[in-house]
Amino acid sequence: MIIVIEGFDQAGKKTQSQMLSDFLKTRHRKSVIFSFPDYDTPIGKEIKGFLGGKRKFAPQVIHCLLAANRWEKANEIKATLDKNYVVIMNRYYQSNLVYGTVNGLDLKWLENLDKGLPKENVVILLDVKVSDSFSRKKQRRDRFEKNKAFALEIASTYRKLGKKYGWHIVNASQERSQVHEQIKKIVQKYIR
Ligand SMILES: Nc1ncnc2c1ncn2[C@@H]1O[C@H](COP(=O)(O)OP(=O)(O)O)[C@@H](O)[C@H]1O
Ligand SMILES: Cc1cn([C@H]2C[C@H](O)[C@@H](COP(=O)(O)OP(=O)(O)O)O2)c(=O)[nH]c1=O
Repeated sequence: MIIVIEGFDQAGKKTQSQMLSDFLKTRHRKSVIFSFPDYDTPIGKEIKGFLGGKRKFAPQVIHCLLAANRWEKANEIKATLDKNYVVIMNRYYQSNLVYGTVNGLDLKWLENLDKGLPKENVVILLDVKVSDSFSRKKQRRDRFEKNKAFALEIASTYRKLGKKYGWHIVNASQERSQVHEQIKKIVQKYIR
């Protein structure tokens, strides 16, 4: 099964992915966390260059690259699923739908870029207040995250697409343990 953890920068995706993985262990379910972008692949290095401001790409190009980065990992994801491990995605193609539409791209066009990749069973959106995201991290924000107006648009697009696609929305401005409790409740319905 695939569990996707989504949300804006500093929402707590990494923290909650790890807490979820630890919880699954107590339920005797092994899991692997995949994080996207994966900067270690050839395409990932290009993405890193872009986010760090060293490279310029048109929106169509960078969002294709972000999808291609998942295709680079597709076989590894499938092999992990075949071993019956739970796959936890710290961002998946849902990020591309949100950031891509905010960057002016068509939703259907973006959906097509990831069509055929292993499909998720559940998406959990960590809905963090933009002010909390900024207070959790002030420096070294990437190209997509620096601008507050852009951040507010990302946050509202996350909520809008979350409703459209039926993602579970969790208030990520709560304490870590409270967020984890809510994620546990959601996930427990899906694991035996
Ligand atoms: N619920 C929370 N409340 C306050 N700080 C948090 C919470 N969850 C995570 N953090 C802190 O915020 C920062 C970003 O968390 P992280 O899990 O790396 O987020 P993301 O992967 O979404 O960018 C880290 O310093 C982390 O320790
Ligand atoms: C995975 C993914 C990320 N993004 C964006 C969201 C972030 O602003 C940026 C980088 O992701 P981010 O999770 O912030 O990476 P890191 O934690 O390593 O800094 O890329 C997309 O636009 N589409 C995608 O498919």
